[in-house]
Amino acid sequence: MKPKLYVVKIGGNIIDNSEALRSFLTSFAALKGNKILLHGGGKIATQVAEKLGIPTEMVEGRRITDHAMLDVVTMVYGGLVNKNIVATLQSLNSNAIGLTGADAGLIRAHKRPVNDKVDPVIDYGFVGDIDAVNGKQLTAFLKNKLLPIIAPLTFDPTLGVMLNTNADTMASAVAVGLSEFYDVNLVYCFEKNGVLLDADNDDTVIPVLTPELYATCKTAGAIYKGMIPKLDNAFAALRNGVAEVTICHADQLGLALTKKTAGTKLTLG
Ligand SMILES: Nc1ncnc2c1ncn2[C@@H]1O[C@H](COP(=O)(O)OP(=O)(O)O)[C@@H](O)[C@H]1O
Ligand SMILES: CC(=O)N[C@@H](CCC(=O)OP(=O)(O)O)C(=O)O
Repeated sequence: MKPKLYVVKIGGNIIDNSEALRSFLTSFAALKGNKILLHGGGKIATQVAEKLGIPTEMVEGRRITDHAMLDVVTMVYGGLVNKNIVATLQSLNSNAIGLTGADAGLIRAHKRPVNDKVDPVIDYGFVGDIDAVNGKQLTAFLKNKLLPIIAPLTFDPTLGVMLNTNADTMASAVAVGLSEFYDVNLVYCFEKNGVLLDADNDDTVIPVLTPELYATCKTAGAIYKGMIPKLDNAFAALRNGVAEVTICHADQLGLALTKKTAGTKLTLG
């Protein structure tokens, strides 16, 4: 039997709130066993870019990343956000090591090609589509009792440049890449109680979500915006060898993993 591994992703709305982040990191530090954390930070990148006079443009939930924006996201995700999380975890006696996809060649990607099949043409700039996750290297960190904290940055090994990659996609790819070695439980933590029937009412958690129910909710407009790519990534993980996927509130991390009542569990039906 393969050992168990938790791959946890924490979203931008929690990262933007220092109290909520500390509380989440305290639960994460208390989680026993092998674990990896992937973080976002999109909200902070937008705020820092604005201070620098760099406008933010998002297309289908993805940031258009020109040279100036690449500098911002590299500084914000790989520096500010990543190191604050590492420092907090170290203060909680967790031996965290902060990484991007470039460090130790962990997550290779290529620059997303310009889409000229649409009008107007979409050029995401320095946005990376993942080609490979170095599961052996990540496993080596875990075996050495280091706790990997991964920023949403990949790199292109041919061009030698950093690339901006959505944190939900990173979490799904890392979970899939490690499912060869571990029985992986992928957990998406954010600021709501799970996938909701009514996105404005935290009492309407869908306890078990199948692809069929997802399609119905999407058509009805009950699941929209950032939740759509999150669920596409989450179902892709299940289809590609990840044992379990949960979507829950950042406060419910411990609960969602021990009880069946917290958050939304995904199933292929
Ligand atoms: N049915 C739904 N249940 C919960 N959230 C939903 C739903 N439909 C849309 N959303 C939106 O999706 C957002 C989460 O996606 P996103 O902002 O990308 O997450 P993250 O903060 O983890 O990066 C929620 O803040 C909410 O506004
Ligand atoms: C290409 C792309 O869009 N990358 C994301 C990476 C950060 C992220 O995903 O952060 P959250 O999880 O907080 O949304 C961005 O720059 O917003």
